[in-house]
Amino acid sequence: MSLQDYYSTRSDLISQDRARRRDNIRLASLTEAEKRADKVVRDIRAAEETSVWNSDHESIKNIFPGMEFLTGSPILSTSKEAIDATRLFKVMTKMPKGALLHAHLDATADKKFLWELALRHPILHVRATTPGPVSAANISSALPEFMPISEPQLSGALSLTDAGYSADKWIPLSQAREAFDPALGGPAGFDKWVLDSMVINPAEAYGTHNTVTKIWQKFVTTFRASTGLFLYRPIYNDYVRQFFLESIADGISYMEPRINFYTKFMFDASGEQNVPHREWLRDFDRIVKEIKEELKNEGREDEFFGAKIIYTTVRIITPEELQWYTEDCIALKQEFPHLIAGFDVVGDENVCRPLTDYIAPLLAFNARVAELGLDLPLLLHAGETLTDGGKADTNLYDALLLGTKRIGHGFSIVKHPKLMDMCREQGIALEVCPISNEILRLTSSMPMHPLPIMLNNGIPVALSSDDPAVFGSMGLSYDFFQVIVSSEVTGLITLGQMARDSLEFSTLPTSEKEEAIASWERRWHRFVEEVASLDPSA
Ligand SMILES: O=c1[nH]cnc2c1ncn2[C@@H]1O[C@H](CO)[C@@H](O)[C@H]1O
Repeated sequence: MSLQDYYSTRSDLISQDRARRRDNIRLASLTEAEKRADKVVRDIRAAEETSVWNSDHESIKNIFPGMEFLTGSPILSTSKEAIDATRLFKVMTKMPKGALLHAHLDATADKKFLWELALRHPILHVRATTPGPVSAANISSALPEFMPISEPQLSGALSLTDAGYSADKWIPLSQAREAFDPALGGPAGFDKWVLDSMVINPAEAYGTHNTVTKIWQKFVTTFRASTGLFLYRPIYNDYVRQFFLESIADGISYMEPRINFYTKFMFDASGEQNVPHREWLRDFDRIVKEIKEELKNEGREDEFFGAKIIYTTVRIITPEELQWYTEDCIALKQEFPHLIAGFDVVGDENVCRPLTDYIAPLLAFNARVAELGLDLPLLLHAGETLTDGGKADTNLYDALLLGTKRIGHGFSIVKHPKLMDMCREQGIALEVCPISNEILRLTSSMPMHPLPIMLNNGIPVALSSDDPAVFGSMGLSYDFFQVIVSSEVTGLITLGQMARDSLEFSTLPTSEKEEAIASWERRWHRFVEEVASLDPSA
């Protein structure tokens, strides 16, 4: 074989190997600006691979592109801070991301923002889950919980750290904060304790809780700590608004957040727990409209197409209880057809009930939806696991048999060639959450993530952030960054394909989808021109 023949056969083999990829068509018809922009990004990435990620500094060990997102070291306080300082990340922040299709609303807006909001509401009370006072010995495992209470509480103790504090006694938040034991840092120590309880810290992810099972034990407590704040209507309103503004600022133009409707009533401004789900939707709807109007007035209507809600409850309930939620979801869809995107059940798949427990109510849901002629698909989590054949892994069979329109995570689908074929052939997109998967210990770092297998098998992928407020990965830029630095095949064009696919596989009705995609294409071409004009060596 001549060298020329060898290299031609070699390039044919590579093309065949990549023949199923969805970015092929885009790659085959690149504009000049796209070619230049792709090259600029590859050059910046290559330069930073040495200048940022391959430091010879003695105190830094194991630094590499796509490394653990929360990792710290003596001179690099976190991987995230190193990412913030890169040119590649700045490019990512400017990229139009399309839709955010997988995020749990109560874990989306910045926790510091949430905490600042909380401190403005004197009605809020706090308690600790410890049997007695919070102390140096138990503070790392003690959880704060919050509730708006209008009647002054006489707990007998001034603060959570008083010797007389006993379990579950509510104390006004500002008082508890001011009187927090100076030995534990006083008010600043209180703030730190609360904020640490609502996020995952590197020492937990990579040390004390370094398995899927253990990190989930910590993860669920972050929701337990924040839920009393999130479910207070005035905070919920400001929070939802902040989620939109932060997302739009990061280039996300449409969102389908999941809202957890497990709790049936939210607390109203006066502390009564009487706000039904339909009011949560009305608030959400009003805020979407207000922001659209504001952006329109600024000539920025291309930046935001609105948002819909994926109705969720948690996989701890009985099949009978699930029926209440499916009926609630259908009633809400009938009242707010433009607001409800679909239905899902959430929670740690390795621990919670498998989908097989819910087949009857979910089949009944599908039948009722069809009978009523509603556009209300299942959008199920499945395969968020390391198991091979465990209940979380086999949830993938049920999600597909139940007709899920997309799969939340689908991390373990790469073990199932037939299921990957089904996704490709039927256009079932995966909502892939890279940083979530790494922090929740499904992958040690990004280069081990199965995303390239999914892409090479031609499955549509929408990159998603899952719980960015818990992971400190606000917006989508960090997830896009971790993906692009962890593959030599993936460049700007592959990211563009995933961004476009996030709109393509959203639940927007056809005409709105076309409009959203056309607007995304306009922004994409402006972005590409800008990147193409950068000097990679500057
Ligand atoms: O990655 C995930 N997989 C499954 N469930 C999740 C994930 N992230 C958050 N939640 C669940 O969503 C609810 C809050 O809205 C919580 O129940 C949390 O456990």
